Amino acid sequence: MMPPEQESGITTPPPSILLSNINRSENGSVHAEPSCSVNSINNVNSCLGDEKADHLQPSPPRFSLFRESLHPVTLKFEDVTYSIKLNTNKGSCFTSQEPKATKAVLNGVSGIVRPGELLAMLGPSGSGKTTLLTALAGRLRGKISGTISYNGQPFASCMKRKTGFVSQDDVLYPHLTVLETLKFAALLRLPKNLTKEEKIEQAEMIVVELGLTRCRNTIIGGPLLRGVSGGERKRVSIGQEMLVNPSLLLLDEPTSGLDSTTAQRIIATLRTLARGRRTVITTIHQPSSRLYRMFDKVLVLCEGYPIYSGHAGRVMEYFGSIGFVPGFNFMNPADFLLDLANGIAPDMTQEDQLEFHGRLDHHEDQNAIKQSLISSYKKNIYPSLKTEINENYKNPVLSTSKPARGSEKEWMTGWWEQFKVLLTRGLKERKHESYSGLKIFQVLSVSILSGLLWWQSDTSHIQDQVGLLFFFSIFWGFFPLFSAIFAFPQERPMLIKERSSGMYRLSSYYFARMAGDLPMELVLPTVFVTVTYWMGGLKPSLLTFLFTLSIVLFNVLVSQGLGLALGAILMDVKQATTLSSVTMLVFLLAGGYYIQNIPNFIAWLKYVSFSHYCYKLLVGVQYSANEVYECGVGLHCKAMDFPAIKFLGLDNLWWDVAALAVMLVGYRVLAYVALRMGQPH
Ligand SMILES: Nc1ncnc2c1ncn2[C@@H]1O[C@H](COP(=O)(O)OP(=O)(O)OP(=O)(O)O)[C@@H](O)[C@H]1O
Repeated sequence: MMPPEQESGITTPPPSILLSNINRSENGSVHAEPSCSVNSINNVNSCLGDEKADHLQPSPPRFSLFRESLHPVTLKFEDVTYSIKLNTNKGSCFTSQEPKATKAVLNGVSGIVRPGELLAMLGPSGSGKTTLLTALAGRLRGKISGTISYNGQPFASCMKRKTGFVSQDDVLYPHLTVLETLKFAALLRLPKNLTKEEKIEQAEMIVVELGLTRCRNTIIGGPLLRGVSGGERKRVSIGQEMLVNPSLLLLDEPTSGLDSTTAQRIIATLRTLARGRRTVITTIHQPSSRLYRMFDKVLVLCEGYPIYSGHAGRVMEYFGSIGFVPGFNFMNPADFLLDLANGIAPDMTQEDQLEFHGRLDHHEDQNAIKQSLISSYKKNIYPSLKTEINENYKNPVLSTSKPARGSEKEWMTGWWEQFKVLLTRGLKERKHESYSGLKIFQVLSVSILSGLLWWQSDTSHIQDQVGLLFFFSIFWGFFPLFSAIFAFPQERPMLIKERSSGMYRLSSYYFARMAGDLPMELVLPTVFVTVTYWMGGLKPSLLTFLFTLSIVLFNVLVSQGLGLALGAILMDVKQATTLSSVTMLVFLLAGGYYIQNIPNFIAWLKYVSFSHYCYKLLVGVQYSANEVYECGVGLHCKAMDFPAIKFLGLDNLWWDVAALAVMLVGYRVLAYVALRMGQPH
């Protein structure tokens, strides 16, 4: 057989470009070693299956960046079936009592892919390719029946880090550059016994190997932000997976939207990756015949049913044997297969096909063809495939077992390292958002305007002063709340992707996110309070000012916590915004400023309002017990007797501090729990 490069006519990196799992030996030299082994033969993980022998081989003497996969994985799947419950009542206020309809997305799909092979999944849109790919990557939620085994074992947590998964939509941070994206991935995904410099070096090598040198310092970009091209973005996604030298690489339509040359380059790279003893599976929509020739195996799906699963080169022979022969010479096998999967007879001429597509009554003919192909598969392909799948493995394992969760020992990097990298990455990615001129303008303009409105108000206008303090509590309740609700819903795709690859702990991500948001969350209210406090003529005492500032910052943190919790629970910005506005409106009304005679049955509302506690504390530090105000011409009354203040009851302010502290911790714990419950595994 010709080497792949010669066959495809394309020069691609040699198989050896691919990174291996890397560890440092005791004498300090760096060498490749299996990631699942926990560095001991005795600890060989069950997921290695028939790789045990591989472990027993001595590690290479020196680290070589360019080497083959050390853990070949044979992927076998048999009779994979998956159904979804259709949610027909979505958006309706009333739920129907009728049982939910189910839709079969996959129906008895089988196949086998060995190390060194590149399998392409073909089929019309909606035929179930993505669903099958996700199931094979161990990421499909719900009940899958059938068998999926990796070297004879079910999907386990160590398999997570041996699997690379490139989704159809590239989930990347838009403001990071190509190099930064790969660098952060390397810092999180490569083992802790490599130094930071060595990890960065790996990322730089990937940049070179994937031909991204020209755009290494260009930002990734997004829908409204110009960045690298679609092909370059796809290569960055592939590069992120290549960093860990996956034994199993799955890609969902890596060539969609790309020109044919770029598409060919990507498929050629995948084939080269496969030749490095990797198992590579890709879905693809419309491959050209040049691309098709690079596949070793194909799996053709038709409405979730397989109609072919086997060697790519034998497709025409097989379909010819069951009576489907192309109507004209030199037909692209992929076009031929897609026509068949759509129920279009291949023996038609192009003119016939045009006429066929124009007719409305062709559905029955199409269904008959599809049924015939499905039954031919069951009769001719399935029996031998089943025998092949069950060879060597006497006890295939049910794939429906829950994937095991990563244990402490299995993380590539320590908690603190993960926290530091995630914090740095978050600060880089969100600096445009956090330090946005618009946000600064918004806060500055409101602070100056309120300073002017309350300009040097004194105790003779105590009602106005109290109003300013209430405004502090409400403005700094709304603002952080509405900023925080976006945090988790926006980051969800990235979190799912990275956590599915076992990149970091949820707690390190969570604390990094909290810490990253802090500077700007605290700087803006500090500026606001400083400007408005002194312009508004509040008590000219540094201590009172510092107390006021601390209370506002405390309130900001509580409000931010509530926003994070609502975002994490609902994971939907629209719903979270609606709920937040209702909540803040309730807090505004029940806060104790607007209404003082609230009926008893609803008066409890103020106790759940953090704005109420904040307002009470602000008033409490502003007016001391012997403070007086001008209550009439030449008359002075005690501030504590002013109705709005008296009503608040400022006897024991420590209770209010305690209530805020409970909320501060409680909302954040709630956000974490909600986030943890929403995690895939
Ligand atoms: N969670 C879901 N809810 C509703 N329908 C779903 C869900 N998951 C899959 N489906 C349906 O299952 C079928 C298969 O979807 P899948 O995305 O696997 O197809 P595909 O072959 O990858 O399509 P495409 O090539 O267009 O990406 C589709 O009809 C899709 O609408």
